[in-house]
Amino acid sequence: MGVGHTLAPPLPHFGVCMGTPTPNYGPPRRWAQQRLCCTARGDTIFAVSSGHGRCGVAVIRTSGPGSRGALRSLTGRPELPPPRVLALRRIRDPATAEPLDRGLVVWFPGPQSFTGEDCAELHVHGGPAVVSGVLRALGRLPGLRPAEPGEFTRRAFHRGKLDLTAAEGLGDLIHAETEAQRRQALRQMEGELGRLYQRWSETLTQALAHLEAYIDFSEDDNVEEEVLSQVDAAVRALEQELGAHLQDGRRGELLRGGVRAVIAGPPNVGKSSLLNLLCRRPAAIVSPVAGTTRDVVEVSLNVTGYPVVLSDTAGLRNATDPVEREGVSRARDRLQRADLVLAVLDATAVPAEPAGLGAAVGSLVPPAAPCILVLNKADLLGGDTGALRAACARGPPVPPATLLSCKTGDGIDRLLELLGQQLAQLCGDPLAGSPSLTQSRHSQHLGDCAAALARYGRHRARDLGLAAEQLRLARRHLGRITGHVGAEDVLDIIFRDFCVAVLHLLLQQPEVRVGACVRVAVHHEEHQPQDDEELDEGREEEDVLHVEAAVPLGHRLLGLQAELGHGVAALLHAPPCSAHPTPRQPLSMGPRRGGACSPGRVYIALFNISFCWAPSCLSGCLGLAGLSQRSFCLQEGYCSRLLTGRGAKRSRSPPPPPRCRCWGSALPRDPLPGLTPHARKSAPCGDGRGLRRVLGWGMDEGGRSWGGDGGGTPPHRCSCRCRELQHAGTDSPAGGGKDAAG
Ligand SMILES: Nc1nc2c(ncn2[C@@H]2O[C@H](COP(=O)(O)OP(=O)(O)OP(=O)(O)O)[C@@H](O)[C@H]2O)c(=O)[nH]1
Ligand SMILES: [K+]
Ligand SMILES: [Mg+2]
Repeated sequence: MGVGHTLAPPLPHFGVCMGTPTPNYGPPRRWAQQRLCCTARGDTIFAVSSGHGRCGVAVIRTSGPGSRGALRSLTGRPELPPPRVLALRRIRDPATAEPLDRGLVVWFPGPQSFTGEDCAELHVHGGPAVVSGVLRALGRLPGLRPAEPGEFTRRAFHRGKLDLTAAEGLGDLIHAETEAQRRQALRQMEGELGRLYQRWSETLTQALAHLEAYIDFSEDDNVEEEVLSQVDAAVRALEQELGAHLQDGRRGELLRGGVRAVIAGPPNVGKSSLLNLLCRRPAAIVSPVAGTTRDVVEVSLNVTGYPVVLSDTAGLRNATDPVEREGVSRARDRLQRADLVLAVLDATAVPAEPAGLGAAVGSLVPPAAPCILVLNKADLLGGDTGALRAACARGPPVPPATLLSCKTGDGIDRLLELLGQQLAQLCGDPLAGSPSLTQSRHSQHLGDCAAALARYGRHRARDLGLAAEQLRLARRHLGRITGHVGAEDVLDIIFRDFCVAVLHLLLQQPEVRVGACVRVAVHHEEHQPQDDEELDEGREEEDVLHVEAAVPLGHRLLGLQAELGHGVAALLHAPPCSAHPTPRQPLSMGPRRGGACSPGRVYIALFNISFCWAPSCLSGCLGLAGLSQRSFCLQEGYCSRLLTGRGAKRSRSPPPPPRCRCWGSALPRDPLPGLTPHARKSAPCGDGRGLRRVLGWGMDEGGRSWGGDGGGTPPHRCSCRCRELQHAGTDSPAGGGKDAAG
């Protein structure tokens, strides 16, 4: 157990354990902060969406709360066109009333817009003077500013219109140059890749839920042994699927970035001539002097719909000239990194039998590199090509091969055919099978996810707790790909900061009178130990925040606000609560989808909190924060995960209390020592029976609330170091928490 901290000044504490930084996207906190500023800034952005340069029609788009006013100002009319319907309008500069153009305008009220915000589009004539006139007019309107690069998409992401993979797909679609790239990008933009990862994430969530339910409740006989074998089977199946997805030979990445094809061979065989022939322009210098090419010459090509980055390199030989030596070294370097090699040999100087040809290629090309053999200068062979053609058609050890003459162009069709076949093999059909991995960022997180699943297998037999931790890690890595940080990273934040945030939230509620000494222990779950030993130790380590909650606490917590992540920020920016349901009413956060808990929801159980609060506020806030299915127990003296959402338990009876982590001995006997009689009386417990009642509540799978009916005695503080929570006079959770709705 760690040493307790008081809250002032606790900020450095919040800087640790923020999860593994990801190379491309930074640690989760950064996301959290970006999110925060994005939502905090209510400004309206505008930009030309149709690209720059002279064109027939240019589309200028705005997004943000000022879109409505901007459209009114520029059209000079108080009424807006009907939503999502094109309307012809005269567009004028509001400052001078000078007409700028006559064009089409569209009004997209949020949330049914690309960004989810109010958006407007102006389709004006694409001349530079018109476009700059409209942009200037927009820029002069109060609250409007030019968009930063990618800001429309970023807003769409923040508003949940796109996940990260879809946003990446959109970027790829905009930059797609070949058909295959377009197909792949469109698939990704439409969310296929994101859905695949989301499905895996849900599988993991479910497995984790079952496992945790087993850990927490198996003693009560409510969770059967077979749950464990189901979890194992699910994890194994996922591991296999993930492995296959990772073993796709970088197809998606190749297609996205272009296949790196390298032309290599001895000097003067016609490598540069081949490059020029393929790109149909004199990109590289051709000369009869051996050793002409030194630098790598690169061209981008579209070969039968596949993107290729083709490189011409220096002829491979033991050069004496230092410049040529450097050229040869660069050529070898490119060869090592090539996705595909076009090995060029002089047809007049090669053995006309397969073994000799194979050996000649082998001396040039790294083993296992996909390769096409080009026997150039076939025009010099005369009519005698039979033996060579036969050798080319032989197959291994000869790679796919063809005779070619760069001089006459003979054989180019066959070369293109071979090239198309190789590219199709490398990139695959972007429409077939499961969507491909398109970014190294994805492979990296998936690799981490697979590693965590493998560790699950290792821990499973020895310690279920450690095994569950690996599932949690695996899910977190998946969440980072789609940017659903809410699913896990926010939970991490919540694990650390939840209690603090709740306190703050409570302090902001007019009904809340906090005078009690509340101690909050935050149980860290962020360990990512590499080996078993470390893991075992890490598990025991817990960090405790002691929050001496009194009125000044509010101020201290305000100081913390900036340091907290998105989830907490959302809590802090909770909408004011207008109606508090009594604990008997189903909570707004409760399971909605066919009685099952839905992903993206948090299930919270609060027991015996020493102050009162309104569940609807909190649940609404957590919904805002986009938190996922996880239950927490905020208990007097400690905060502990209670049970996970979906399938946590077929709720025949209310879940039992969580395992005690024994913070209790330091707690005061009276949980509400500082509370004024007025506060006790006015606390909104539904039926006014006061704060001492148990406020434990939660939802079972059928959407019924349990606990919190106020009928029982609160569970006593735990004064022992045992694993059980003590209840005064009852053994049911939350102090006699009968199924309140049932
Ligand atoms: N007859 C004939 N000559 C060719 C053909 N292809 C290239 N050549 C000639 O061969 C010579 C060398 O061509 P390059 O394309 O410079 O050869 P390279 O392999 O790039 O040479 P280095 O860059 O020096 O290694 C030039 O004189 C070309 O005109 C061909 O198909 N037939
Ligand atoms: K040459
Ligand atoms: Mg050359």
